[in-house]
Amino acid sequence: MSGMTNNTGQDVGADSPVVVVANRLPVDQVTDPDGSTRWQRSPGGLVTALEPFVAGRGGAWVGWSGSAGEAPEPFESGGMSLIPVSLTEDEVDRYYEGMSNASLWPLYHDVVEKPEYHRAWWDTYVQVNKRFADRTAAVAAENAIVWVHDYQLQLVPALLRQQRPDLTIGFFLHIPFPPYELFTQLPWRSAIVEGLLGADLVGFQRPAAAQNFVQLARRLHDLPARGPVVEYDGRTVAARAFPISIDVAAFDELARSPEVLARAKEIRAELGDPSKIILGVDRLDYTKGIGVRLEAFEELLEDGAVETPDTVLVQVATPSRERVEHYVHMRETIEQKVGHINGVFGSIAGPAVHYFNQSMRREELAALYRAADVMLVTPYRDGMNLVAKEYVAARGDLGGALVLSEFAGAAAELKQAFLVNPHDIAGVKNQLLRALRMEPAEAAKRMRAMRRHLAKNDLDHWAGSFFEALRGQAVGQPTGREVGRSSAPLSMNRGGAQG
Ligand SMILES: O=P(O)(O)OC[C@H]1O[C@@H](O)[C@H](O)[C@@H](O)[C@@H]1O
Repeated sequence: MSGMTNNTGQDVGADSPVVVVANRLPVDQVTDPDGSTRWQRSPGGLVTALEPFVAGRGGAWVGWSGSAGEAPEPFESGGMSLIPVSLTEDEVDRYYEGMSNASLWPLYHDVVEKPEYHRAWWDTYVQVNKRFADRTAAVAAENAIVWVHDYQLQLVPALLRQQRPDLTIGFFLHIPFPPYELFTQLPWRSAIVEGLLGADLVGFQRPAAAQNFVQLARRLHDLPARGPVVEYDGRTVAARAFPISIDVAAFDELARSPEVLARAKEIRAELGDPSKIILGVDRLDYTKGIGVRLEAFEELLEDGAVETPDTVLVQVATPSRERVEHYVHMRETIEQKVGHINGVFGSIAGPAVHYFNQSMRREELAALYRAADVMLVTPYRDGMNLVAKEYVAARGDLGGALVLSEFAGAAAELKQAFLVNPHDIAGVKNQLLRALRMEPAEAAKRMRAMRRHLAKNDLDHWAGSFFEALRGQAVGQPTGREVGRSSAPLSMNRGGAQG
């Protein structure tokens, strides 16, 4: 376990007892006005969740810096050793934009858009997964715990186990996992399942996803399974649900701060003091159903059920994966629709839809949540949807109402939301109207129940219960893991027919 020596001769990350492996590092490179660059902690929840388990224990995080070209030297940040993995322009094209985001992403999200399958993308996916596994093998201490994340790195568990049978390996999929009938479209389906079977514990957002995985292992590989546990290569692999959450207390506190409350008031005034504000906050992604809510809002305006400027819609659509064709196309469609609605229903006083294709600071988002009367979350399919949880966490005043797609993982927990089927526009309109017209006492009752659930099921609970289950699963596995070393050959380089 040699670690990674940087150019100052330090052995960064050597013998790390805990290693997180994710496509992205927990930091972003930012350029200051004077042209100098520095690393800044990423805003994402994953960093918040995992930092306490990695930092302070001499832990490491293996990930991509977000730009193509040579990887920066390993460095220390926030008490963690960060081990950057390089990606060439071609690899960004084929592994990240291609295989991850134009094949796996749409396939795992119910083929909302048609996935594309290209052998060259797959070959690069294998190559990059090997690189992540090699980096991890080099920094993990003997018997370390390694936690691999998400669809970009599904081969890493098996590749890592081949090199390092001593490790305890967990994997968590942040997005949905499709049923047998959809998954088996994938020409490399066997290799992906084998990749995941390299882990001791495979975590999903929902129990149904874990069941899909066990069923695939049984039907594709003819493996024996007892409930959620699959027997493979002399080991047992458990598949279970661990619904991810947010730092509820921190978000609640932020949303109660005098600055955020003042800003919420200001936002209302700047919007022209409408009596109702409807809000959407999403990454600009075709899975999020942004078009559905624009459609529903437009029809309600046409029907005269709501009127501008009395009711306005604010839609924040954070730029994402802008070089992937599906995303370019959907952005054009959404922006055309916003333009059309505003052309017909806007006035000199202001537009009907306030649309922002930009990222917003956490403070500004908290103020928007606080100002919004109705939060509209309408994905066609979503692993969890943390925006819905942020909205609930922000409403310590027990105000506001949540309209939530039943196809978001969050719907299994936030049962007091107004649940909708995003494919049913009439139903979305109906629920949106109900939410807009709800009595404050009823709103408070629903919000209180959802907040009670979240208070117990926060981010810390998620990460803590995964680590606990992972340690538990490792006990009783063959010691030394010699079995895994001679692992059955992986079908990663095999073509479609065998898969
Ligand atoms: O990393 P990207 O492509 O910008 O997307 C943002 C995130 O989107 C999430 O939904 C994925 O589960 C993450 O893995 C991903 O990091």
